[in-house]
Amino acid sequence: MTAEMQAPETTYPTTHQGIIDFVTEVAALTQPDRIHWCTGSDEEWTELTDALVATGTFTRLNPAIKPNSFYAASDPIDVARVEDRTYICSVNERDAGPTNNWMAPDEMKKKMRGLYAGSMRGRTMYVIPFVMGHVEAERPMFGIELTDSAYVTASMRVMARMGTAVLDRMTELDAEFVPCIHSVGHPLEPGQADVAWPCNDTKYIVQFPEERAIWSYGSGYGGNALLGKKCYALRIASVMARDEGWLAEHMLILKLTSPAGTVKYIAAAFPSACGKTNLAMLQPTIPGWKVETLGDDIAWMRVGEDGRLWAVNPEYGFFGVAPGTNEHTNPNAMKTINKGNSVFTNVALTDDGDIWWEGLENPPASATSWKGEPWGPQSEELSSHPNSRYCTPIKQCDILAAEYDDPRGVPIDAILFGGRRKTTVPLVFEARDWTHGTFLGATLSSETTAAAVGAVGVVRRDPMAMLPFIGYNAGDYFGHWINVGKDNDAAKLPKIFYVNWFRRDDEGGFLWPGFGENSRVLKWVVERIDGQAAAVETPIGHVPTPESLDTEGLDLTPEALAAALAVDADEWRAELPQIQEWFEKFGDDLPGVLWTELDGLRARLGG
Ligand SMILES: Nc1nc2c(ncn2[C@@H]2O[C@H](COP(=O)(O)OP(=O)(O)OP(=O)(O)O)[C@@H](O)[C@H]2O)c(=O)[nH]1
Ligand SMILES: O=C([O-])CC(=O)C(=O)O
Ligand SMILES: [Mn+2]
Repeated sequence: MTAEMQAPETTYPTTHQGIIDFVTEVAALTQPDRIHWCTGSDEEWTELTDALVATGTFTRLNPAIKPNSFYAASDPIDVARVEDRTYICSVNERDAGPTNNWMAPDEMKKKMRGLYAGSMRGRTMYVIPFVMGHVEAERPMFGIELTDSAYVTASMRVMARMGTAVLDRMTELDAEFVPCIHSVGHPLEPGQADVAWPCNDTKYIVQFPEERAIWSYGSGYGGNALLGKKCYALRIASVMARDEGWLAEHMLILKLTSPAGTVKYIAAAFPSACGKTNLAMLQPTIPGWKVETLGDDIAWMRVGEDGRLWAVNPEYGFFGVAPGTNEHTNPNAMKTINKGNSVFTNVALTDDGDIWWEGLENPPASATSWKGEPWGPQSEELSSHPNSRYCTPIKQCDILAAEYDDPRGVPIDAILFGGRRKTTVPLVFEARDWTHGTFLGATLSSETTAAAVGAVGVVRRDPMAMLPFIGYNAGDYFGHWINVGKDNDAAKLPKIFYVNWFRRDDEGGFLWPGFGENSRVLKWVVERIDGQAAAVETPIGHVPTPESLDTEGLDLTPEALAAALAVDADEWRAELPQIQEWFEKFGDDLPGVLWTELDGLRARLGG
């Protein structure tokens, strides 16, 4: 940094020297016109959203339909996470492992300092003090995001606990925090007009695991820019969790109450756009069963003094996939967003100032597509990007479990892994034990979705649905999972299951109706835990007998059910070389017990 690079004037609403130094240093480098310390107040929200409307980033929705809510359309080059631009810059390359991009930290910092130099010119730098999880947690997990995006600042207010109360607590504790730098990489020269969605062709989403720091450049999209979410709560937190013996996972958390009043807590890991939000808010179709939500995307889990695995959702909002969400598939999400206070990105804007997307009821006669073009039901192009999102406060969810506000979280009874597979993987099966469950997680496979830039529908291994989010060597991550089972009383840990809502019939239709009907699978899961439901032992694990699954009132032929539950030895034998190849990637870093599990599977399949 050169001497003439001065930070703009600011008064510091904190005496926390680490925060003051961080803000001063980044402002001197990025040269914003102004610095704004976020309070998180309603007045600030109004000022921010008014300013976003004035610059054309936001369109205010019709207050009679969606109060205090906004529509945004991104640049078409900035619609999803960019996995090929995402780096784990550990000191040693080995520690990033074979599933992450890596560059030496010094080299990356040099490159990014070059990009950040003057990158906030003409803009405001927002200082966002935030906490992932509860500010009253035993050890609150603080962060400071510095961003030149008002859109990111508004979205962070929905997605994380932030503002003055958090900053005051950080000051009081002289707390450690994760420093997060974000710039859209679109400085404005004097007199230069802004664009509705500033971003840059060059993008870097970078985690420094040893330093616990995050540097992001060039994108305004959620997973790349709301740095408390994937970058902190998964990539950096997974490293902390490895060092401290806990788990940071891409999982929803739900509370399931049976007609008899028995409560079970379930966590589930499915890859991006594979059904976490939908399951988290599920409306059971079986009488007397109740689901309440704790989280839809991220779970932090620690073994408690009682030996059970306790989970909290570190987030404060939902950043949900819009297309496919409707009154049938996810009525609770619809109710949540209809209360307003939400941001909708890359959906369609209707002529009466509401939003619409593919799969929503009542298509409008005419609308504006996410690309800003006239759209009607006869249009060939989609109205909304497949990864269009709603961003809405979790507190508005009618079925939010009261335990959400408990910093201790909830004790998890079952973990579900799942992916999107047209073939091979049955509707549900149970792992034999924790190590086998870890094997199922480590070999999880799924067809790629629009949540990341790249081809859609390609089967890839996505271990624990964490492929893009493990902040260190995935071989070590598998070892960490194995150790959680070894170091604790396995009988008290959750039972592990694997699900697939996406198996298809010969005509390409879904074999299983999914959504609310998935409550039938959850019922089987808790009955297995309580030793009540029957299962057949197969080479891959315990699969429900057709009778053990509650299908009362379900419009499903016995043939379709059998096909949904089938374990086809040939299909599974075809998986073996793929799993072998996947494991070989990790060389000596793969825990030997996972090879033992693969050998066992091969032997049980007879080949
Ligand atoms: N067929 C079928 N589709 C489903 C089911 N559950 C969810 N989907 C579809 O899967 C897509 C993504 O679902 P979400 O629940 O938003 O996925 P997610 O895992 O929360 O995604 P991220 O927010 O990206 O992590 C939507 O288009 C849903 O309609 C199901 O049970 N059956
Ligand atoms: O990261 C995002 O922007 C959205 C998300 O939850 C995911 O992709 O899993
Ligand atoms: Mn997600």
